[in-house]
Amino acid sequence: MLPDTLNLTHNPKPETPLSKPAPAIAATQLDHYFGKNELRKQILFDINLEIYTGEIVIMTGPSGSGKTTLLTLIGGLRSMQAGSLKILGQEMHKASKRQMMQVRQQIGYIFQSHNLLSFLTAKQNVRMSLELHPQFFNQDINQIASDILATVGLGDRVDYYADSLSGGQKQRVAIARALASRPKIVLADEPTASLDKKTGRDIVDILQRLAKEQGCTILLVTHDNRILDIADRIVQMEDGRLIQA
Ligand SMILES: Nc1ncnc2c1ncn2[C@@H]1O[C@H](COP(=O)(O)OP(=O)(O)OP(=O)(O)O)[C@@H](O)[C@H]1O
Repeated sequence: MLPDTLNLTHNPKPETPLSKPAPAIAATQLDHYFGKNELRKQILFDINLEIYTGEIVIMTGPSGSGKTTLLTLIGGLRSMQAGSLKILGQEMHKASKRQMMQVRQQIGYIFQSHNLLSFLTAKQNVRMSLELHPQFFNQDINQIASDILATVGLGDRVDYYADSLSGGQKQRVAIARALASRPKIVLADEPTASLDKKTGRDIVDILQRLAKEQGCTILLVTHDNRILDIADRIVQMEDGRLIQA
């Protein structure tokens, strides 16, 4: 009898093993510095992070630990200095302005200060983001903007000026604006700050629902412990280093 370890039968194996899909966001040994010469200070240290398509990841951590710096690098709003950062397959280190812009077009941004234009209506604010995307040139962007505003519960406010909306309503417009063009990635920095508990909850529930419907990847920075449950994964930043929770 042959020993068990000797397998002489032909056992065809797939030529290439089943591989994981490429992550939407992949940072490897990423460092970042602010300041020049003797004022140069390292802010991010050896960041390694992979976020897969459809994942909702929350990043927490003390004030000043580097969360916003990392978020703006991932968003292509700041140039990479050291390490590798691939966003939707595009290497951001040494990327050209055009390449960075192409990446930015596939990202929706939601910031604490919603950055709405107060002299435009809710619909006009959402329309503006669609006007930047060539794939919407031949589409009825008024209708698309109205539809997404209805989805975030503002169907009766589409023609209200941003100025006349409450904080929670403005934040809903900001979500509608970020998601209207169906971005592959949404980056949100403290989207519930300055909102009361219920409004904050409503905002993240809307964000979660729309993201799952659209299959987009979300990276959300927050200090708000009340919304941690929407995350598939929580990562923590401390003194410029990432600790996976
Ligand atoms: N443009 C800049 N020039 C110099 N230092 C900066 C700059 N932006 C941020 N910093 C410093 O980098 C560090 C990280 O800041 P960052 O805003 O990324 O932290 P954070 O974790 O997002 O903080 P918070 O939770 O308070 O928003 C801080 O020490 C901050 O002072």
